[in-house]
Amino acid sequence: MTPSTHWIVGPGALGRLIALRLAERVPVRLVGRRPLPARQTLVSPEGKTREQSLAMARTDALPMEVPAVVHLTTKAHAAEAAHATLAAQLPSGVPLVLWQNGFACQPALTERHDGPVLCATTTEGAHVQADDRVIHAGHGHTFLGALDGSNADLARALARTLTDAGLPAEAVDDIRIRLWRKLAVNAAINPLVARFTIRNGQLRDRPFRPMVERSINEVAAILAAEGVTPPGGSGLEGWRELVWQVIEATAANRASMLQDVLAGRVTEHEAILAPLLAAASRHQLSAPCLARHLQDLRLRTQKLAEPPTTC
Ligand SMILES: NC(=O)C1=CN([C@@H]2O[C@H](COP(=O)(O)OP(=O)(O)OC[C@H]3O[C@@H](n4cnc5c(N)ncnc54)[C@H](OP(=O)(O)O)[C@@H]3O)[C@@H](O)[C@H]2O)C=CC1
Ligand SMILES: CC(C)(CO)C(=O)C(=O)O
Repeated sequence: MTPSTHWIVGPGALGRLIALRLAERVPVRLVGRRPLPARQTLVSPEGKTREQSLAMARTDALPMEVPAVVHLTTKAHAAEAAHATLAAQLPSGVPLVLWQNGFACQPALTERHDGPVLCATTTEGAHVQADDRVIHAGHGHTFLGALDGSNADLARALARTLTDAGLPAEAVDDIRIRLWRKLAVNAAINPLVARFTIRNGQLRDRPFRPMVERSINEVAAILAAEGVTPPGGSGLEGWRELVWQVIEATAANRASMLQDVLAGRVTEHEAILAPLLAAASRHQLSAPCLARHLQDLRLRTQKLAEPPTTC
C-alpha cells in the first residue's frame, strides 16, 4: 500500500498548526517526545475555533507505519537530535521537510537524510496557548524546495496539499535564497527586540532605529558577498526596504526571539546569526553588531544551562 500519512515531528506552535490544517485533507500523525492530549483545538486568525482528534506517537516508540512525508517542526537547535532519533527508525526514501528558520540544520540534514529533503520557509504565525490549544495568529505564505533545486515534483505536490489544506504554499527552485532572506530579516529584528524587550514596531523609534540600520548594513554587506539578493530593489536599499516593510507589517508583534527570552527558553541565535558571521569570516568582512548579539545570546544560553544556586 502507498504510504499516505504525514508525520509532523515537533508538536509545538507551527507543528500543530500544520497538523490540524493538513488533517482536514490527509491522514496525519503528530510525533513528540512527551504525551499530548489527542483532542486539539485550533483558533483561526478570524477567531474561529475548531476541535479535532489527532493520531499521536512518541519519538521513542514510533508505530510500524511508513509515513508518506515527515515534516520536522522542532526549533532549529533541536532539529538534528530529533532527526537522529527518527532516522534510526525510518526506512530509506521517506521525504523530509525542514520547517526551521535560519540556515543551520538545512545543509547538514539535506546531506544526512536517507531520502529527498525539502526546506520550507513560512510567514504563517502561530503560538501555543496550552497543551491542547494552538493559536493561528496570522495568515502567511510558504515557499518549498530542495537546496539543490531537485525533487521539484515532490515540492509541487506538497505545495498543492498544503494550499488545499488552507496553508498557501508554492514550490520554488531558489529556496536557499529565500531562507537567507528570512534569516536577514530575523537577524535585523530579533536580537534587538529580544535584548530591549520591545515589540517590533518600537524599532522605528529612537534609540533603536539607528541600531536596526547598523544591523541592516552588516547583513547587506555579507549577503552581497554571498551573492544573495533582496526580493525587490537591490543591494543595501533592497534590504532596508524589506526589513522596514516587515517591521511595519508586524509592528504589534512580540518576535519569536523575544517570546523565547520571556519564557526562559533557548533562542534560535545559532541558526540565525552564526551562519551570517561564518559568511562574514569567509569574506573577511567585519560585523561587530551581529557579533555582539551572538556573543550576548550565547552568554545567556550558558547561564540558562547553569544549575540554580542554593542561596
Ligand atoms: N511559530 C511560528 O509561527 C513559526 C515558526 N517558525 C519556525 O518553526 C520552528 C518551530 O517553531 P515553533 O513551532 O514556534 O516552536 P515550538 O517551541 O512551539 O515547538 C517546537 C516543538 O518541538 C518539540 N521538540 C523539541 N525537541 C524534540 C525532539 N527531539 N523530538 C520531537 N519533538 C521535539 C518541542 O517539544 P517539547 O514541548 O517537548 O519541548 C515543541 O513541541 C522554528 O524554527 C521557528 O523559527 C517559522 C515560522 C513561523
Ligand atoms: C518576522 C518576525 C520578526 C516577525 O515577528 C519573525 O519572523 C519572528 O518573530 O521570528
